[in-house]
Amino acid sequence: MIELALHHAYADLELDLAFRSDARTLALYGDSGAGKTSVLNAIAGLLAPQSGRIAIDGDVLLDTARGVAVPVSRRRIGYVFQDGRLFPHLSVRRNLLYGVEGPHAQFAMMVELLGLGALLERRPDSLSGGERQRVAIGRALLADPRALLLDEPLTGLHAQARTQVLDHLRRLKRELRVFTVLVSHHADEVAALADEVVRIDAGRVVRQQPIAEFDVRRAHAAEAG
Ligand SMILES: Nc1ncnc2c1ncn2[C@@H]1O[C@H](COP(=O)(O)OP(=O)(O)OP(=O)(O)O)[C@@H](O)[C@H]1O
Repeated sequence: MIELALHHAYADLELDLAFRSDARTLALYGDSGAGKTSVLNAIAGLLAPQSGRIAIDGDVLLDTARGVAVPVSRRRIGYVFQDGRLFPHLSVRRNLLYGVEGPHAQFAMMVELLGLGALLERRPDSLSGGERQRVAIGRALLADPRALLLDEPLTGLHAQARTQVLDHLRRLKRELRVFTVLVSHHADEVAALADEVVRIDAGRVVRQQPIAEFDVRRAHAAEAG
């Protein structure tokens, strides 16, 4: 369960939003510039909001009123950025195990779930965009996070890679049951992955609804024009 309230004024945008959710996969959906990435950054501890409170499963990560701000390194948040951000000089295997201490029981399972077996000795620059994203997702999950944050994980991939990564994400959701926050401005991704949708517009929550009530066709039409 996530409880989040935050206020932060940038020069061009004032974020002022609050939501709570029991969803396993929660989508933050909205146009570019709405403030979605800022919410992820606040959860990860990369943005220190002017005021706010964030708790996941009852563990308080931030509570400005009480002077609580758990450091990034102790938040146990897995963050997958749009561009993967792998270490270019390390093999896929070493990227996956970066920051993992000792033998990792989940390694073989993660390699299998993400279809990475044939790629382990390759370097990131020899991988396709979809393969890089799969490695980034595996690396984030192997650190045993309390939450997985996915920021537009399919943007920039061509159609076939998108479908593949999406299939892997759905499989992970079924098998691992890790609490996930997905940022997307694509209604079809939201519909394929999320259990609940928080619609953000200009720094505010304008709607929160279970996925069954999310009207993909209407959202698509709005995206198109
Ligand atoms: N570091 C910053 N300094 C100043 N303003 C910022 C900063 N980060 C974000 N903003 C402001 O907040 C707005 C929302 O940014 P954010 O990345 O959170 O939105 P988003 O919904 O994730 O959009 P996108 O999908 O384009 O990444 C930006 O357009 C900008 O006005």
